[in-house]
Amino acid sequence: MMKDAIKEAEILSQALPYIQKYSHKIIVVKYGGNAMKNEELKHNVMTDIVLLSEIGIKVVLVHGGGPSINAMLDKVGIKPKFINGLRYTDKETMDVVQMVLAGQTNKELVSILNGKGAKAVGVCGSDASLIVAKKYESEDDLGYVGQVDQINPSLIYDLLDQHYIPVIASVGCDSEGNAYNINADIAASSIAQELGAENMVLVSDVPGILKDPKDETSLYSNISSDQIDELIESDYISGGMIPKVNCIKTALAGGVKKSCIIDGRIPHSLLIEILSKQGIGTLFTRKETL
Ligand SMILES: Nc1ncnc2c1ncn2[C@@H]1O[C@H](COP(=O)(O)OP(=O)(O)O)[C@@H](O)[C@H]1O
Ligand SMILES: CC(=O)N[C@@H](CCC(=O)OP(=O)(O)O)C(=O)O
Repeated sequence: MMKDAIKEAEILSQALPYIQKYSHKIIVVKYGGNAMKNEELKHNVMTDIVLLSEIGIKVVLVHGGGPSINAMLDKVGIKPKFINGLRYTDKETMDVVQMVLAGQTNKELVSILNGKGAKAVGVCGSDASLIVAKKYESEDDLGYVGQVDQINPSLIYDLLDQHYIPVIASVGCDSEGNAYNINADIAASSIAQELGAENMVLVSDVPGILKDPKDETSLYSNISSDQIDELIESDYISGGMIPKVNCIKTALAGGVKKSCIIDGRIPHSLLIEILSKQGIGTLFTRKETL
């Protein structure tokens, strides 16, 4: 009995250097829709976020919700279409995206966090012009898919100063009030750069970057920024992993200290990444820091 208690206390005390490292620092956590499918794990991820926030880490939560958008589109008879991991978004789809991300998903995460004793505030990029968006520039016309034109972070700083956890849905709008659908990884990356985040953690439903996506043991533990281009050009990155890796590259180039992709299906993967020596998933670092 006493032995167990000592072991637990030892584990807690081993977290001390990491608590000191991250205390008062900003961490951007991007929580993807694929890792939200299981209710129990969703609660675990939210518990970890509350814990990190309670020990003085400034956690900014940016969330996706692709599978929930698909489910709602299915209900209204719209077939989802993706081009290079981004959803083709016509006007009707945009209405659904805004409803699901800024409404359903955002408010659900906020209420889970608050139910665990946190003070979470849900916003989307349109609130206080946090994310000023413009039409996404690409060869293919993606409709109302947006790219980030500007981040106005003052709302986030105000919330963090008051010990609130900002929970951000990746919908932004332009100065004329047109709403845009922004991939949540891209939104997280822009926000992390603007805030100079210590770490940008992408919580997904895979162990990290896999050399063979069918083999969960083929994990890359470390990737340095100079290897990312090669990775993007390789055949084994597809679908939602394409914007993810691109936005990690931009984040590191834009001043974010490090970034990682972790598996939201593993209980407390967020705590393992932030508060332990071994870390988890695929860690991306700037070349000079490796
Ligand atoms: N090399 C790879 N390693 C791991 N996952 C990959 C790889 N290539 C493609 N993927 C896919 O990327 C998905 C994660 O991206 P995405 O669907 O956008 O998730 P999220 O909702 O977490 O943002 C995984 O579920 C996996 O199917
Ligand atoms: C342009 C674009 O693709 N937007 C995404 C926004 C949500 C998202 O990114 O959700 P995940 O993190 O769960 O993938 C979409 O419509 O699905």
